Amino acid sequence: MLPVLDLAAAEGDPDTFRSELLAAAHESGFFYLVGHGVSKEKAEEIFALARRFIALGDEEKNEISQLKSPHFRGYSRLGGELTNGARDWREQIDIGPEREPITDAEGYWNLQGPNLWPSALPELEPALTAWGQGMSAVGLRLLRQWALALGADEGVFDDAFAHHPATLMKVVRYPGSAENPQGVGAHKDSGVLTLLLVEPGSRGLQVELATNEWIDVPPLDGSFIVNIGELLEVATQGYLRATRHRVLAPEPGVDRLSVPFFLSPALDAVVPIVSLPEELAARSRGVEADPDNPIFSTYGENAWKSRTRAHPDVAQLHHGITPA
Ligand SMILES: O=C(O)CCC(=O)C(=O)O
Ligand SMILES: [Fe+2]
Repeated sequence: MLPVLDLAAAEGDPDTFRSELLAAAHESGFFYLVGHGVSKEKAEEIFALARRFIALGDEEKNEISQLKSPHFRGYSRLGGELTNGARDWREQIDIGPEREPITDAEGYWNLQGPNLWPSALPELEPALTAWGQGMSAVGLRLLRQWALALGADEGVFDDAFAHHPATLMKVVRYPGSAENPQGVGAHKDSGVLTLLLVEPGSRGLQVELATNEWIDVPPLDGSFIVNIGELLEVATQGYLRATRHRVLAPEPGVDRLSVPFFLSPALDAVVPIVSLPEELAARSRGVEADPDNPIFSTYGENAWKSRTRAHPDVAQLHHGITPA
């Protein structure tokens, strides 16, 4: 089982918390987080709203189809997303910061713009906006603990990560499928860190602890599943590990519901490289060099890579590009 970390303990016994945080993020890159202060009722409210959205008809969902958004926001249908060029069997809404689009934007600046919200479920916008603010606060608390644990100033990531963050949030459902086993294909997350809320009882998440060695990660009541994104791997020269993970489609008749929150910096933020104490630097693995997945240190470039690859239909329709 993955380690369980208690964020509340960071106040009482910070040294122990930080060494556990460092170990978890170095060794598996994934852990459960409890003591985060987000109530069970809030999580239940989000799942109840997610279920109401899922129950809407195709027409009501497609009112906010991602094909209508040059900014890669809104609803994508089952099979509407690719990972490693293969179809993911999940339906989802993508939500980012609510901002004005940029006129004549180039490249990754196209990611900035408004969200699409379903008129059939007006409660969704305020609830998810508040949820995102709560998740940002938890994520930033964790980042400060990492900064201290890495021997840096508490605020080392704040300049890069705290201003105009281009966070991404999803509400995702994986229906049971006998035909397509790929809920979402194996990938690393492109941002800084991910806080994943999973509906109790939902199975299917797997994490690659060593090459081709996948373990099941079931939800743990009251916890978030936290994992490192590519930018923290870059910032620490691979000391902290962005671990590949995937979701297997549940068996027919059951489904999986999840709400991932990806903490990410401003689009033009360049990730600071933390100068690590000698004993940690000696154990850094370097940033993984994968010719199929270049990692960029400017967040926007990394996000543009992953968004255009995941939604080539949107990339083609609105931007006339065919992603590599
Ligand atoms: O839905 C999940 O449990 C994981 C989703 C995920 O890994 C992702 O969207 O990046
Ligand atoms: Fe992921």
